[in-house]
This record gives sequence, C-alpha cells and structure tokens, in this order.
Amino acid sequence: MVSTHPTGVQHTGTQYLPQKRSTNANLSPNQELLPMTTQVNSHGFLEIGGCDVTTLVQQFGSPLYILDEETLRLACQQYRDAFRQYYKGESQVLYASKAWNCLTVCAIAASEGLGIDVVSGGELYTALSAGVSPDKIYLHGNNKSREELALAIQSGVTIVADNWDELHALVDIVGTHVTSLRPRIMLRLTPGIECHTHEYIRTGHLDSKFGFDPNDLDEVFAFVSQQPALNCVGLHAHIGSQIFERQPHQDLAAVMVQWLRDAANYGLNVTELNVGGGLGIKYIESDDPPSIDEWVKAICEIVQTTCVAENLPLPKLLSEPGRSLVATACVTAYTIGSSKTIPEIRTYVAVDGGMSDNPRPITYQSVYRAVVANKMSAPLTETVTIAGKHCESGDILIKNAQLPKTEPGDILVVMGTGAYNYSMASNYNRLPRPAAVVVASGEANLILQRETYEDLIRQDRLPERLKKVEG
Ligand SMILES: Cc1ncc(COP(=O)(O)O)c(C=O)c1O
Ligand SMILES: N[C@@H](CCCC[NH3+])C(=O)O
Repeated sequence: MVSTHPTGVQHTGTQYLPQKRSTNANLSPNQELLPMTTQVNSHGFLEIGGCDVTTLVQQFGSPLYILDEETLRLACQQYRDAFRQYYKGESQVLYASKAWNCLTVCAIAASEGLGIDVVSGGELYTALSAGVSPDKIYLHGNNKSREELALAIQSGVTIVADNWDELHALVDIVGTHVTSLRPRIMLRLTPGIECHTHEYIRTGHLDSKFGFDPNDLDEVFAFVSQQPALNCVGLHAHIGSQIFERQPHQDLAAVMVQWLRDAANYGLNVTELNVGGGLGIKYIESDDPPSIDEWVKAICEIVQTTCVAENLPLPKLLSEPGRSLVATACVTAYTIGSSKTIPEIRTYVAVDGGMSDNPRPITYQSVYRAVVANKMSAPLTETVTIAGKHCESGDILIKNAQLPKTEPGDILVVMGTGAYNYSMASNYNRLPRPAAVVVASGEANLILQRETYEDLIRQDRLPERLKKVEG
C-alpha cells in the first residue's frame, strides 16, 4: 500500500520514496516540500541533485546547506515564462536577494534573465560582484545611508525611494556633492492592504515603517515632478511575505494602476509598476500556496483589465519574489548528537546547529519538516523534538518531528531552508556559519565556505593594555 508520509514523501510499508517526478516542468517548486531532484538511492539514502546527502556531509562537513540548482532554475523559469505568457507588455522578474544573497544564487537567478532586488550596500556589492547588470538591480531600504545612495547612483542601479528624507538626500547628493548622474528612481508606497501572515513579515498595512503614506501621494508626485535631478520611472509596493491568499495581490495590483493614473496627472512619465513579492511556499503538508503560474497569471490579468478600464498604456510589470524562488531548492543537513528523554513529556534530539543557521522557528514560530537521510527506508517510530545546540531553551528547530529511531551520527535533513536561513544566520554562541554547496547532475560545488574559529575572532581587537590576562 502506498500512502503519503507527513513529509510529503510517499512510503510503501516501511519504504519512503519521493514523489515520482517525471513531469517536473509542471510542478511549481513552492508547492513541494523537497527539491525536485530528490531521490532515495539503492542504499536507502537520500540523494539531491544526484549527490548522496550523507556523502556530501562527509566531504563538506556538518551542518551543510545543500542547494539544488535545478529547482532554483525551474522556479526562475516559471516566474519569467508566466509573465511572458500572461502579460502583453514588457515584464521583469527580480530575485529578492534578501532571501539568500550570495554570489552563486545571484548569478544563477541572473543567468535565467532575472534582475536582483537588493536592500543594502552589502547586497548591492554582492549582486554587482556576481556580474549582475546594474540596469537590472533595484535598491530598496527604509533608511539607506548617503554612502549607499551614492554607490547606487554611481553604479547606475534603480533606487526605490522609501520616504521624504531619502528624496531630499537624493536631490542633495545629485549634482551638489557626490555626482551629477541622474538616478532612476521608483517610489515605494504603503497600500494599506492587510494579509494574513506573521506580524513581523507584513509590510503593506498602513502602520508600517516602509514606504510613503498613500495620503501623501499628491505631495510626493508634485515634489518629484519638479526635481530635474530625479528620473522617476515607476511605483513600487510590497504587502508581506509567505502569503497564500490570492486576493491581496490582486487588490494591490488594481490600486497601483490607479496610482499610475494619478502620477500621469502630475506630468510624470511613470512606466514601471512593481507589485513586490510575497508568494508563500509549502513548509508543511497542510500549507497550500498558489502555484507560481497561478500567482503571476492573476496579477497580469488584473493589471491588464484595470489599465484597459482606465485607458492607460500597459506599464512594464515587475515583481520581486524571494522565498518562492529559493526556499524549496535548499535543505540543511545536520548531524544528530545527544538526546534526552523526559518520561511522559518528550524526547529531545539535538543537532549540531540550530537558531544560528535557522532563526526562523525562534523568531516567527515557523514550522519545518525533516527526514533522516541515512534511514529513508526505516519505519517512523519516534515523535521527538529537534533541538539546536545553543544556550537558549527556545532553540528548537522542530517540535514533534516524526522520525525513525535515530542515533548519534545520523544525518537529519530539514527541508525548505533556502530562504531567510543563511541570510539571517548569526554567530550566536560563536558558532561558525555552516558551508553551502550547490548540487547538479551528481556534482557538488562549494558556494559558501564554512567559517573557522579564526574567522570568528577576525574582527576582534584586544587593546594592548588588556593583553596581560592573568592578574
Ligand atoms: C520589499 C520587498 N520585496 C520583496 C520581498 C520578498 O518577499 P518574499 O520572499 O516573500 O517573496 C520582501 C520581503 O518580504 C520585501 O520586503
Ligand atoms: N525574514 C522573513 C521574511 C521577511 C521578508 C523581508 N521583508 C522570514 O523569514 O519569513
């Protein structure tokens, strides 16, 4: 008998098998729990991108982020192609690189024709270093420094202006102090649209630190239209992250087209509309996000029908997904260590990482699923709590995980860790950040080197007078 295990992996009696993936092209990565290339090999071990996960851990160490190139590329292609299919005007998908900003992920996204959304000088520097063309880079941020603004202007990237202070700073920088280049800017507006996601990752409601208040719209358009230093090309909004509902983005797109019409009334030639990101992914079996194709189609249709109704030309349509591009493409492999059973309460099984490599459970109470890579054929007999190794009681990665019987040395694989894991990782308790590899067709390449203890003290400075430690 074949049934579906809570991980979304099929199992036949005691045998777990990833879903048959002969029709990959039709599956939306954000609706899957595991990377598209996942298999169980003849030894009953987990394989991703043609690489045995336990062998990867032996080779590159533990914990290890494992990025499946095929899944990431497929998600990029589905976004890009859906816009081409459903939108009659020009379009551009940007990868919101805050999800995982590093050279390799930026380079893969760019090679699929995506632009990159960056939110700091550091992310901008990384995208430029990855070879991304500046005309496809968009800089966000609610408190960009003058240095970040100057770097953006000199690099020729588009700046998404967030507030009045930033507009004044831009006018001041251009021509007067640093440069005479005329930056391309977009205006970020807070649409006042509510969506059901965690409070910390909602950004589109009125009480948000991001963006201009729509009540100031006329004043903002009037100001920008009188500034020859600024080339205002478009409008931007983003309502939040890990969203499953379809309606909020449709409402947003319709509202934004109205704003386009308002901008035209001020003589602004605003031709780009960026509807942000936010499409959710499946972290657990009950999560039911729309597919990438459905999400894009709904937005394209509403922008087109509203433009027809308003008698406006179609803008260049942009969106900037992060999570739904990269989350499912990556898993984190940990080595299981000690365990502790508290009779009639729970069993804790500890791994060699935790809140420093995945701060999402402790920050947002996010839920994850896991499998044991070297026991894919073993029956599920245990319900355990997966704890990290940090000196913090809340350092729990998964509550009530259903696993086979585990022992120290087993390799636990947590799914869906490509977004907001490495990018939010810390050195809490002075744990070195793990390494990351990209896997494809049986080959694994290091993309982020594991930090060493020397790396951990690299920025430390011990004043001369404190060097004699013994009293
Ligand atoms: C401005 C902006 N754009 C894009 C994103 C990407 O969102 P997501 O990863 O949910 O697609 C975010 C994150 O919420 C954001 O703040
Ligand atoms: N860091 C959040 C998403 C925030 C997205 C950026 N505005 C998460 O892990 O879910």
